[in-house]
Amino acid sequence: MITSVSIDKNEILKFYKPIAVDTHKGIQGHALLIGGSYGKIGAVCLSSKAALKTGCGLVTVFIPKCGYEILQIAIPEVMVLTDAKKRCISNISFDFQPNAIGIGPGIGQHELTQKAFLKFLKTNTTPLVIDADALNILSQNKAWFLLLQSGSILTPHPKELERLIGKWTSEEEKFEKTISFSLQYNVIIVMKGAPTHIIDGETIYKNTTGNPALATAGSGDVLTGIITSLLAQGHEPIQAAILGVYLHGLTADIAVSKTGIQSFIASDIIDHLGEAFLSLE
Ligand SMILES: NC(=O)C1=CN([C@@H]2O[C@H](COP(=O)(O)OP(=O)(O)OC[C@H]3O[C@@H](n4cnc5c(N)ncnc54)[C@H](O)[C@@H]3O)[C@@H](O)[C@H]2O)[C@@H](O)CC1
Ligand SMILES: Nc1ncnc2c1ncn2[C@@H]1O[C@H](COP(=O)(O)OP(=O)(O)O)[C@@H](O)[C@H]1O
Ligand SMILES: [Mg+2]
Repeated sequence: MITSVSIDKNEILKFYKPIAVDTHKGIQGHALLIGGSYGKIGAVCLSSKAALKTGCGLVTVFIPKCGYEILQIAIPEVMVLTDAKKRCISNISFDFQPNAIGIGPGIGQHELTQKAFLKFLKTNTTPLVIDADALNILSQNKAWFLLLQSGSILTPHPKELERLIGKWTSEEEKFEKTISFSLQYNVIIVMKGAPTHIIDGETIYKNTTGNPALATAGSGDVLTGIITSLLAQGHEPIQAAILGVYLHGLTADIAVSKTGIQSFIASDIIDHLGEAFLSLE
């Protein structure tokens, strides 16, 4: 039976917990963001900065070599691991245990990256957020759906969703197909849009924050960082998805009276995360 839930402040406060006074960076969650390719390193800059500003203690990125200095200079708080290749990711390896991984922003769809992603999917057991070109790679290799670890969070925009589940002819059919996908592979699907809906099996969560200011490059890359950070901090996947989508939209609602719709950019989401969190205290 389908259940519908509206994501508002009351719903968030059912599980939202402020940060403990005696916490430290070692127990505050370590997020790993994997992505970037030549010309799209900015996507990982946005995701990783958003992850830090959402409260996890440590953030590491895994990027192609060409992004090393860009990342280190743009966000000195983030640690950087690089692939052997300059322009794209060809083999994902890291020597620590992250608490959550976000993969896809700016990663591209190079054949070598596709192989690296397959190898990663076969071995990964860490809670996972899959976005952007990682979703597009999955859509090109539908047999890999079976490798999706249960509880993974997929964050498609409408075009990425269509590539994953096929075309729909009505809103009703879109929801039916997305619910079937969620049930079949036991994954959470964040159907990004205006508004965003989160599908967890037969439960549909409808977000109540956000506005057209979010229709700007990198806005989804930021969301991936936010959700990955919340997962790394120990939230259940569905809570990370709900809280992440809510906070992401709230930043735009808070900022828009200052920036206007037109001048709001993805970095403004990151800059207003603090005020969004404060509104929950
Ligand atoms: N600064 C950067 O490095 C940026 C990198 N990006 C990366 O660029 C890669 C390509 O992502 P894109 O999403 O741009 O390209 P895609 O080709 O995946 O999606 C773009 C297509 O989807 C359609 N679309 C998008 N949102 C839609 C909506 N709400 N309703 C209907 N159609 C919609 C567009 O009209 C277009 O046809 C990704 O890896 C992404 O992470 C982008 O996020 C932009 C910023
Ligand atoms: N008109 C809108 N109203 C509310 N939210 C929007 C609107 N347009 C876009 N968004 C949000 O902005 C984000 C866009 O994500 P995405 O398309 O992946 O961007 P990118 O790939 O450039 O980072 C999603 O979270 C989406 O819900
Ligand atoms: Mg995107």
